[in-house]
Amino acid sequence: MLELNETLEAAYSVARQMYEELGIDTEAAIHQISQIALSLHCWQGDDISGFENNGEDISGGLAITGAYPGKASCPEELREDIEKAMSLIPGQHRLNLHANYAETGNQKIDRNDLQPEHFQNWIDWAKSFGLGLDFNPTYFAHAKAKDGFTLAHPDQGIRQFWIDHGIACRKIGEYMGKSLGTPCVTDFWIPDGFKDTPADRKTPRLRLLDSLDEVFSETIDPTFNKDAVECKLFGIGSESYVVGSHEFYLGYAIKNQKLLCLDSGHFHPTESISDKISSVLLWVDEMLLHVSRGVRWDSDHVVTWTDELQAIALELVRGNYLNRVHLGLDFFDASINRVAAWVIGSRNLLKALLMAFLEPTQTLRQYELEGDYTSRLALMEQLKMMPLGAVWDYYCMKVGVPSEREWLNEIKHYEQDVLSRR
Ligand SMILES: C[C@H](O)[C@H](O)[C@@H](O)C(=O)CO
Ligand SMILES: [Mn+2]
Repeated sequence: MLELNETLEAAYSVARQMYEELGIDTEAAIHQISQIALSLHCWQGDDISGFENNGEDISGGLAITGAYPGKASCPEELREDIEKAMSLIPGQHRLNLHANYAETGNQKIDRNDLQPEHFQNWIDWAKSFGLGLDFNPTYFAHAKAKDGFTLAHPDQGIRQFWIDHGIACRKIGEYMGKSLGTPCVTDFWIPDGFKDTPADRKTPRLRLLDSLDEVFSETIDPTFNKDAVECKLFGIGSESYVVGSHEFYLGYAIKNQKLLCLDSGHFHPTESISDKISSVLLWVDEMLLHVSRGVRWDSDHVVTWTDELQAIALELVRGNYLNRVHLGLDFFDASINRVAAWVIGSRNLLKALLMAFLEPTQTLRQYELEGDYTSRLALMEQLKMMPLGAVWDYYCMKVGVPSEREWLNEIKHYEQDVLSRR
């Protein structure tokens, strides 16, 4: 009987030959995938609870379902879980933090007063693992966001509070970028919108425009901090109108050369963000993706091996966009082991990118150019049966990360030894 590693090597050797016949170098693809850094969202680990303990519901139209035991309830536990997840995901990745994960000790610091020092523990921890950090102001789960409006709020005082939060967060992002030597992407998503048909669609958008201009009025060196703006079609409680729609932010990002963030769950269910990338990148230098999976709505299910996931990866690789697109994950499932959720979603995105690196794109393009759509379709279908899994497992083995059939055992042990004791 072969040892597991011998089986993986043997399978890889066959896979390598099969890809070689299509003109694809699997070693080159493995090198390419090893260079990809995903930004893991901290909020999968604790259902976006954060550490403010302000007693506020999540709000903002976000909903978390499930009560799987073992949820992280302090920064130390969350970091421990992230370390575990990262040990099961091949490659060197990043962490995406929300502002409500500040550590303010015994002090009550409101969001408009947050300072870089409130994230020093995260920064020190990230440094010790060689991780980059990304950041998000938190425009929900707060008394001043209860009525569903923040930066577009009709009340000037409330608006100012949220403007100050945005300003504070950009400075925190800048500090993170400086401290860690890699730019921090600070993503602005706000929930503002109406449940029912508005009488005035215009004024809230004018207010949002003014607020954003104030938030972004200070120039920050993009070596340290890059601003992203995230659009959305609807949320729970903002079904009829979202101030920060796609058109709003597309225009804003182009005019102000901000990163546009496209979240897979933020469009009509039949609309796909994979088709938007090549258009958006004609007009802005960089983008942020929130790779997620909506089931019938923006439900933020764990990313699985869907057609859309594969289409996103293919677009990024075919268009040579990976140096212009930041890859974030955005899902939160409290009905399954939360660490496993990170691992499943992240590994799927990486697998999809590996699949894209293993595509004979030039051949497909040539068929297309010649009008030979039959050959294009036939090859696309043939590729679906190629031994991608063997290349993936071999890559995992090479970098010392458990293969597909092994990683879940690690999670089960972790659940028994750590999560179940919380
Ligand atoms: C928690 C995140 O900021 C949030 O998911 C946001 O990115 C979003 O997608 C809201 O629907
Ligand atoms: Mn998102």
